Amino acid sequence: MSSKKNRKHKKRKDLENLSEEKFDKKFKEKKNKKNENKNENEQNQEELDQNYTENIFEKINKETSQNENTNKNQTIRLPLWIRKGKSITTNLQEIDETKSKEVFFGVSPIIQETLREDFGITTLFPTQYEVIPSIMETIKNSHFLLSSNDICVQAPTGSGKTLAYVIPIIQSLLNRVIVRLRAVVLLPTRQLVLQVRNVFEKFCSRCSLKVVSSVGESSLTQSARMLIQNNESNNEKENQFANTSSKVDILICTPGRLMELLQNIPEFSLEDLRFLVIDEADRLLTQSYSDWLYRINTIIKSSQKTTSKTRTDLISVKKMIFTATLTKNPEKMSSLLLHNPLYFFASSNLRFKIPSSLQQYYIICQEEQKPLYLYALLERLSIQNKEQTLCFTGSVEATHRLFYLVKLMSKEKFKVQEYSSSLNSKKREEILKKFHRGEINVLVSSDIMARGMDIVGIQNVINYNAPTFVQNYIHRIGRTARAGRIGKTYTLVTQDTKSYFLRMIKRKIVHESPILKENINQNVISELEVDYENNLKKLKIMIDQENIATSNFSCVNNQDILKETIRKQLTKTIFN
Ligand SMILES: Nc1ncnc2c1ncn2[C@@H]1O[C@H](COP(=O)(O)OP(=O)(O)OP(=O)(O)O)[C@@H](O)[C@H]1O
Repeated sequence: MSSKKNRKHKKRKDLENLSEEKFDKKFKEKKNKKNENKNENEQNQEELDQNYTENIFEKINKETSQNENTNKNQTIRLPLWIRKGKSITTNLQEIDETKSKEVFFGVSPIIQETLREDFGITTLFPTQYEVIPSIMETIKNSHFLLSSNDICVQAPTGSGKTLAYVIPIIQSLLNRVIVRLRAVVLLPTRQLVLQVRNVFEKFCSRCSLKVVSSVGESSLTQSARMLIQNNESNNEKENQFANTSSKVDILICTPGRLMELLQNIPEFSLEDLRFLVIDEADRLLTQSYSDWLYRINTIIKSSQKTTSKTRTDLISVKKMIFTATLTKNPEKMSSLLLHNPLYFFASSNLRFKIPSSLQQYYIICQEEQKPLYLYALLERLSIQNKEQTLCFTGSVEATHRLFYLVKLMSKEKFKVQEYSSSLNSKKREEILKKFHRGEINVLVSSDIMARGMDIVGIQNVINYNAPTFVQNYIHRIGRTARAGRIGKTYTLVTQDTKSYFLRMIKRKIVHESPILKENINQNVISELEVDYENNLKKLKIMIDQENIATSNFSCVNNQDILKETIRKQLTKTIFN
């Protein structure tokens, strides 16, 4: 065994041997360390995965050219299911109306009604009409060991992946008689959990299915109360046989919360589980404590062993993986523990697809003039075009500084807000609602908004700093041009970073239209310069005051409230 394999084997053994208590402790420690630096590490890991696969392909290409008789397909070490995957179109102008109608009218009238009335949907997207029938077919076969399949879907951002799993889950549970926890959907963040729960709720409100979400901020006891019913009786004798039952059919949560429920709530069980959806799968697999999937798999199998009578029941949990940027690292893929997977993809090679309605631009400027160029661009987009813009920065601190600066410069000509993990979740939700309603024109954000967030009105995404990793770029720009809408993305680069960025984009993304250079009028920049210098000075004062105020009150318990109060106070004094 190679030393790398040895290490992995040892790690897995160590994990298996960890006592529950130690596991809990380790799990919680890791959880507490959640911050944006971790996200960066995870993105590093995603990039390593991509490079790893590219190296494999480079090696394969070399081997192939050295030996002309070698059969190319045989040398590729990617699993067969990937090579045999089904291609789906990403161009939403190329919808096959017949197929779309066939699938739309093939689902229950309740689902059709919800799609029409709550979502305004009468035509399904390619990802949906290709994937939904296959899931329905494999559900029928779930009890036949050989013909049961897991599902793995890689399709661009905004291509409707959520409904591609929500519809078949609702369809197959509609006629259930007893409430049991039959579907679990895992997502990486609280905001995404709530977003997907809202989608499920629209269907469940028209039928008797029950859906709940559980995230780290609600207490475990609270979650347990929502999930489990204690069927106690007044009769003491009967109470000896009192049992518990599920109050819900579908649970949406983060993997961390699922592990906590499994470990701390003895009545919580996955023995009736039929669907396990892992959305934003590549992101979840790069999380610091990525062995959660292995552990959940073991728990599902053992809880089913105790209840199932036949061996075939053991594989009846259908795993469904959804992502816009699937890793092709074979090791990572095997950690998904998929059973006979059916693979759907938008692009068969190592390059990723982006929405075809998205136009990409880059702007060259000097590092120290970036805020000026950004502001000039924002003025054009927000004041002249009256469009909504999401602007990504590289960190929480940068988000905060840039927000203050843009706010100072805008002088209320347009509404700007910041969005990062430094704000508490209530505040974040409030901001999202305002952005949804169009009450905020510009949202300056850290990468916390980069994945999965579905906000209809965003016309532009700006990368204030060019992302180093292509996956990060794809998810960020995927917040616009969703569901076939037009969107534009602008990336600020310097002469030094330009070639790395363009090379990365050209090598790793399939382009339907080229990335174009955008110019900002030099006169506009010159006119802004004096005001910019003054505002930089104000910004420095603000940040210094904020730091002093925060450190003076470091003993205050609730730092969230403190920060909020300081910010409000400062904003009042500086901006009014
Ligand atoms: N058939 C359809 N017709 C019109 N709009 C649709 C259709 N299906 C989904 N949508 C809308 O498209 C938007 C994007 O869908 P969704 O969030 O599922 O994308 P996604 O592929 O999961 O993207 P990401 O990879 O960024 O998470 C949503 O607002 C959704 O309501």
